[in-house]
Amino acid sequence: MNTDEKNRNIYLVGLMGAGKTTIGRALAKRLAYIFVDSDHEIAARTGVSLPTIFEIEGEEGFRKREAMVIADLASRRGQVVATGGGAVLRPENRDTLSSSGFVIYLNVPLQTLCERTRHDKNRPLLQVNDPLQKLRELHQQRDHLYRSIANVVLAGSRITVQSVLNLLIKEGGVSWKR
Ligand SMILES: Nc1ncnc2c1ncn2[C@@H]1O[C@H](COP(=O)(O)OP(=O)(O)O)[C@@H](O)[C@H]1O
Ligand SMILES: O=C(O)C1=C[C@@H](OP(=O)(O)O)[C@@H](O)[C@H](O)C1
Ligand SMILES: [Mg+2]
Repeated sequence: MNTDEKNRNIYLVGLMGAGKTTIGRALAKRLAYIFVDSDHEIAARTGVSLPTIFEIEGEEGFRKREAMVIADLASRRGQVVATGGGAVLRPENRDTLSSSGFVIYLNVPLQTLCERTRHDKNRPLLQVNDPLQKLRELHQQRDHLYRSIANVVLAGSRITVQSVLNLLIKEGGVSWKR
């Protein structure tokens, strides 16, 4: 990774419940980077919750908003960005993410994802009879997309901020001189 690339953004990708928001916020604090969550940004711009956007505009409407937010965020630097789990679905988002920063794929076992998201009503795609089966399908559809843009893949049910930091330093994904 050359010098120009060094203080670009750090993006977290992966399925719902992988810890993108939680790890991203803590990571930004440790690095003194700005933290942005693309879902929070969409909610802030629209003034309504994600379930309401899904209800009114459908998933397609949400994906359009998500693409606009990702394009805007990518034009700035020095941020840790927690993306939504489906951000990788659009090819233009994949191009934007991989060309504007260092991408970390948090690959967490499906059973863990299911346990972590079980009581949360804010994820419209998981409000189904069998959320584990839904997560299985999403993993099948998306795993290769996450991998296609990931600079590093972290796997397991016990990913910590420290393990992400260690990997970032090892792989040259972060510059201490900002
Ligand atoms: N590394 C982790 N270890 C244990 N629990 C976690 C971890 N990361 C996230 N969680 C928990 O899992 C839930 C979902 O995390 P979240 O950060 O919202 O995931 P995502 O943004 O990837 O959907 C939260 O309740 C959070 O506290
Ligand atoms: O995987 C997905 O398609 C989605 C993931 C969610 O974000 P998290 O991955 O942060 O839960 C949110 O963007 C929306 O509910 C759709
Ligand atoms: Mg999140």
